[in-house]
Amino acid sequence: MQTVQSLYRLRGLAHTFLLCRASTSQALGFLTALHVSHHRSFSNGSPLCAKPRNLVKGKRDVSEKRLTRYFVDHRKVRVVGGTGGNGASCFHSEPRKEFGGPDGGDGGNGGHVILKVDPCVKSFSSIAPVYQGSQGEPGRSSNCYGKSGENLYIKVPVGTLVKENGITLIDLSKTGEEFIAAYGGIGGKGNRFFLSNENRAPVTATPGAPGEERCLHLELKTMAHAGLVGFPNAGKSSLLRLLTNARPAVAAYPFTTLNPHVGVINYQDHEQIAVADVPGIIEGAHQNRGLGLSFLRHIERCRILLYVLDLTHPEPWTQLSSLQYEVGQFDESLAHRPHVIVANKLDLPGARKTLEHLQEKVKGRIIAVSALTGENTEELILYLRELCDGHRPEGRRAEPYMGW
Ligand SMILES: Nc1nc2c(ncn2[C@@H]2O[C@H](COP(=O)(O)OP(=O)(O)OP(=O)(O)O)[C@@H](O)[C@H]2O)c(=O)[nH]1
Ligand SMILES: [Mg+2]
Repeated sequence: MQTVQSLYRLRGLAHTFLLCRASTSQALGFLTALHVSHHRSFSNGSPLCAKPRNLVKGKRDVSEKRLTRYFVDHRKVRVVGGTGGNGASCFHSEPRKEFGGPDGGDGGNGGHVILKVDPCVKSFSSIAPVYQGSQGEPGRSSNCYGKSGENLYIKVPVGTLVKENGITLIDLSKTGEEFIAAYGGIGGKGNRFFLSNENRAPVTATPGAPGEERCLHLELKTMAHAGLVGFPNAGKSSLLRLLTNARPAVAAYPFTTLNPHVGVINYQDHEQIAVADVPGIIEGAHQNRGLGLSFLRHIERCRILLYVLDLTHPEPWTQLSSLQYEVGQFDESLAHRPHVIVANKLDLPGARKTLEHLQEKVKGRIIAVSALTGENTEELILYLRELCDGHRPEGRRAEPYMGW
């Protein structure tokens, strides 16, 4: 009987894992998360996540292939404001009122084309190449003014840079922020407008002005507080999965991650730290080796960098200097950002020995973790908060992350 019961229990467990679509390593991560959250419930007053991570239901793994198809972080767009409506030229006509005078109304103004930040929009994939604002209606007789064209809103993600001829016009970094990309044309004047003592019967009416036309370049720079930088396979995505509710793909081959992923660490005092995972960097990336360095623009705004090193590598300190060199080639200021070294894969044999060597060779804070077992991730979470608090304008709380 007991055997039957335990068989049922096992089948239940297997079913749960199937539902979670977990592979063996994910299953281990799942168990680890259970362990971590259990541990956390005892860490009284700890600022760690209130919500157990890795157990977010209904959030599926992101298919990198699909994401690559839909993730567009550059877009050229032509925006044309709506043309103003023409002014009308007509005269009042009524029985027994022969010379009623001019009564042509003005045309309505053309609609603007406006860029608006929407946190639900993740990339420029749904942005069309051309946007034309709606036209203003023409003026009519009896001094009727034409209706102005409706404004056309283009939804863009948080962190959109709008450039024109290489010059940045605006950085749309706040939810709901708006930018008038192209003004609509002014409506034409009706002949009533030209009535004067000198000219009691003007026939002149002006046409509506054409809308402004611009060719803009939209560029997306992901908004996050901390960025994960490392060689391929170092375990950046595994770390992001463990620390946050993001679900980037994890696999044992290099360049699994092809697009930026952002996850959020929720602290018990409602502080949030957004962490961005980007593709791996290899030596010579500045010469376009591997996936190049252009994706680093997604961590350009990060206040803190997390250099993720692989402790199974015989000399992880060389990995670190290569990473810092490559990052510096992309942007000198990025190389001098506050950072922490995350030595990953502590659970693997020989990792502790390599860690000792790493500690001897490298100055600065090194936090050794295992993204697979969750070992020591608490220290990383707390230190990340410390760093974030230390690099924030005095007395200011972190702005809540609005980019998901
Ligand atoms: N044993 C062990 N394996 C790990 C650990 N962290 C990651 N891995 C494994 O290392 C492999 C690569 O992990 P990823 O998280 O995809 O690495 P990545 O840095 O995101 O790689 P790219 O996306 O290719 O740049 C996967 O097979 C993980 O299961 C760890 O702490 N311990
Ligand atoms: Mg990855």
